[in-house]
Amino acid sequence: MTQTPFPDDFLWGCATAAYQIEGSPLADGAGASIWQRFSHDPRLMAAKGDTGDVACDHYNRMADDVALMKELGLQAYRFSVAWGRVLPEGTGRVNQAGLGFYERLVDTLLANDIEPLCTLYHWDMPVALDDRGGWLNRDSADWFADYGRVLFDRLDGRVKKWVTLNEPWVVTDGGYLHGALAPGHRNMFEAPIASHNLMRAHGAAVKAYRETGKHEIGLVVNLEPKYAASDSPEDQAAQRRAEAYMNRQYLEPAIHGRYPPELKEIFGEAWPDWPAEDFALIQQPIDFIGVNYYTRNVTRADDSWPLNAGPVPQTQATHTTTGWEVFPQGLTDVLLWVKENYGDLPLYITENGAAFYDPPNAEGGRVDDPLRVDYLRKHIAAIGSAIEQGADVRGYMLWSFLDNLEWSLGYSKRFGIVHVNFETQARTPKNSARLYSQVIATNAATL
Ligand SMILES: N#[N+]C[C@@H]1[C@@H](O)[C@H](O)[C@@H](O)[C@@H]2O[C@H]12
Repeated sequence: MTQTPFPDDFLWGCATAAYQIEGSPLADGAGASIWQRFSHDPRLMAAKGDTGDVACDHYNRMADDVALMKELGLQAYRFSVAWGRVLPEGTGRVNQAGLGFYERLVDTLLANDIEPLCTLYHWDMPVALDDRGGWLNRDSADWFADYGRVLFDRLDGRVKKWVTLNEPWVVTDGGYLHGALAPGHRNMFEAPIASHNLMRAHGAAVKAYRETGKHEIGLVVNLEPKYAASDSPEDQAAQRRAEAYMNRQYLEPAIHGRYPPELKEIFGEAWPDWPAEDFALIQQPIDFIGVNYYTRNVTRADDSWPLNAGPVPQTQATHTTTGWEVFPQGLTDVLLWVKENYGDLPLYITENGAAFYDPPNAEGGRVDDPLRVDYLRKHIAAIGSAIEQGADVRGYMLWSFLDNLEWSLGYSKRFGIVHVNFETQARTPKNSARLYSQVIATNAATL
């Protein structure tokens, strides 16, 4: 076994999201979200009947869950706020009971020496705003900034690391282009508009934070490194399109105030001429980039829509139950890619983890998950390698603390290091949780 020590102040934690774990989505005056609407619509929800009505019942079990985080030795916890709990209509009236839940969560974390990292938007826009056009309405930037101000005013100082958006690519590719995620649109003309307004909202929220905020705020993007299948001009061009569409579409405007040229090639007449002043708003300086990494893509030219670029199946590799290749080197590569293309901003791995088959019930209080243990060992070592090569990685938020609602895939895809029996709500740390506790205690990767 070799040990790779991490920097002394490296932050080890776990990540979750409101709609995936909380349950009680309409409790105490909360307003419904687009995921409440989507998950209850059997025409849209792939895992029919799997809704967020109960999930992990975290809304009622928060104190016990934080105590378990403490027992596992977590130093940080990345959570998201359900916008509709705080602003039931999305704007205007503040629901103090909803805001109070998050204040209690933050105070309970701090009382257990766990640093809160707060994500403003993890996909659950209030239906009241979706009914006004949602991310297709340019007013969404102001709605989002006003929502941010409510949280900044109440929690900044106790929360010192803020995230505006979680994975804007998934929000638009899933929610507006392919329709697999809420709000379930399939419209090539809508996707770029939603993307652009999400980034305007990101900029507006960062600008609002700078009015009073005294700590850090950043953006979380999912990055999937694209490796050209061959040196052929067709595959090289396909790799560039795929990289531009997923990996550059949000970092380019946020950091460089522009879009990659391939996006106009991909969307054609569906790609608007954006107002120049929008980029000044989007390009607000941020304090860190959050990277969500799960897998890579070996990319070749094909006739798939809309990229004409698709994956070459890596049949020889280990895959997760979500069909993703296990490829730890991709995490090292993508962290160095961010450094090369977007400079020396501090980086956090804000999500990394895997769904493998776990039994629905923990037998005798034990869940052995060797594939997840191996996945975590190798990916944590991959971060160490990136740090040794100069990437300024400051922390790792493992996805996820609990088995939870994997969006349209439902509860069958289990990402947690803590097993949840969804019939009894019993929590059982898996062997991967015990491994993670050792990593945190030693502050080192062991392979
Ligand atoms: N799928 N998958 C797991 C995980 C999802 O559960 C998170 O909510 C997203 O931020 C991101 O997609 C990653």
